[in-house]
Amino acid sequence: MLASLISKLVLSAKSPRVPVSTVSTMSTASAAISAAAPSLQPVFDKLFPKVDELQPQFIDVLKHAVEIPAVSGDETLRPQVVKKARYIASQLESLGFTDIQLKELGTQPPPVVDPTLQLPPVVLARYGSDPAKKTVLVYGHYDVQPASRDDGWDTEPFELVVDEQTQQLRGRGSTDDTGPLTGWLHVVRAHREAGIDLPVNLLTCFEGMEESGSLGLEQLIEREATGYFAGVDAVCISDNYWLGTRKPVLTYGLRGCNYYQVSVSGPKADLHSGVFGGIIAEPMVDLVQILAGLVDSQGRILIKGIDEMVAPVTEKERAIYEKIDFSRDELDEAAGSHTALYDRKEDILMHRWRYPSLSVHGVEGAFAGMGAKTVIPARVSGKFSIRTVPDMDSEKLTKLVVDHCNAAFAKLNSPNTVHTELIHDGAYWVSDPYNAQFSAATEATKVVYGVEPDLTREGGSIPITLAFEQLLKTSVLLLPMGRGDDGAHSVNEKLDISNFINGIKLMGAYLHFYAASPEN
Ligand SMILES: NCC(=O)N[C@@H](Cc1c[nH]cn1)C(=O)O
Ligand SMILES: [Zn+2]
Ligand SMILES: [Zn+2]
Repeated sequence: MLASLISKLVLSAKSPRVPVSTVSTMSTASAAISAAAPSLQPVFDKLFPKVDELQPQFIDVLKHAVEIPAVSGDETLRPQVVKKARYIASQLESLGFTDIQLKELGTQPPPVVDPTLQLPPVVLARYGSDPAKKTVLVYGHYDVQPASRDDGWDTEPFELVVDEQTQQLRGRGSTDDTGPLTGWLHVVRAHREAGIDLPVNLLTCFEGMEESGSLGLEQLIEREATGYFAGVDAVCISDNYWLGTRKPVLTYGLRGCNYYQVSVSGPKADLHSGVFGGIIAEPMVDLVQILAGLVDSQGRILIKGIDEMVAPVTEKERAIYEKIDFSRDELDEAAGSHTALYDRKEDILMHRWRYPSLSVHGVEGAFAGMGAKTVIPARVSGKFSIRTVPDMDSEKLTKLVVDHCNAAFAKLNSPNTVHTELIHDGAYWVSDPYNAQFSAATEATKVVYGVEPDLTREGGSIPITLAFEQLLKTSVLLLPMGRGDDGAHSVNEKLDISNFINGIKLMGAYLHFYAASPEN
């Protein structure tokens, strides 16, 4: 019932950017996958204890990876991003992966301080090339969001802390996405050490720019679709989270993300506010007024024309939200506050998954330190992003945003200048959650966690997802490892040890069930 409901929803999506996958409801394929469970049990009886046994080694690899501050958004840290790529490549090599390549993507496009800055490499590797087996491409990203003690971390963000009391691994990238990325390596190691044949050929595509819009990756996929990626049957991404803290989920949708900066420029250099205050137009004063006109305190986007692009909610779609296991309390718990804009589960989920949102992230060039610096900043750039959903069109959206900022600035009658630009955009994605991959992952979840997973969409973005689906003509499965309260992008980011270890088992079991499927 739910299967056909979602299938119909997927089929009725009008967006030209959302692919209409081949929709299969409860099929012979999923029946065959369920039927494979008893014959796979002896494999899991060997594999899972090996994963448990290797826990200290798995944590050690994660520790070394987290120690490298691979912040893609900080140009000065680019050498560290490259160092982490090399670390991962060395791990792949020691596990017996072959054809390991660090694919260069050229220079980073503007806006960028150093126009010669090289994009970080994409780590490609393969494990097995048996034509009788299916080939699964696993994608992950080794770059991370910025983090510093000053933001409020209890411990050093780039030191992995194994918290014995909470049984959690704390550190930047633990859940997003270094933990899950290394999980794939651990799956291979556990198979090798347990003497189990990996049931599929595995390809890795690990990038270092995901947190900065996956620049350059789409072109690489296009180039390699008939090269390195030829013969890929399925793509699996572990780079999102359970909805809450208790129930595993499989994810069939993502919002997109259009990231903008609006810059206001005035004097040639920063000025003394005692000398120039009151007699010169201040860029920061103009900027805060522009930013204040983007969104209101109830989360309503104030840019005209956006609401009209959003696909309407149908009565059938409403039924989906009722069945999901989630509550406002869980949102409060994850946010660490009682500041939610909505009370009802349905409203919370719809505004996270299927409506756009606008967030104001920060201001480059403004005084942000401690103390009381009396400065008039000469040029300030406000950063904001809009999470996009079906049927929004990225180019049309950018025109609305730029026109809106220009009009808002014009009203200020300021002698300063304004410039609004798109920094990067990543497409939204909605898929069929009843294909062979999802069936395999459902069976794997039942084996590892003993429950049927909820089917969710994600409020965040993984910009390259749609490109994989379209360019490789495959289905994509999102198989999250961490929980909704992991604090990705926030302070004290963590991954529960149980999620790490069960997540590795889940990845392994999914590969076995998928291999047993008569369909791709
Ligand atoms: N785990 C996925 C994730 O965090 N994705 C980022 C992607 C992004 C887009 N623009 C900047 N980063 C997200 O913020 O959703
Ligand atoms: Zn991520
Ligand atoms: Zn992220």
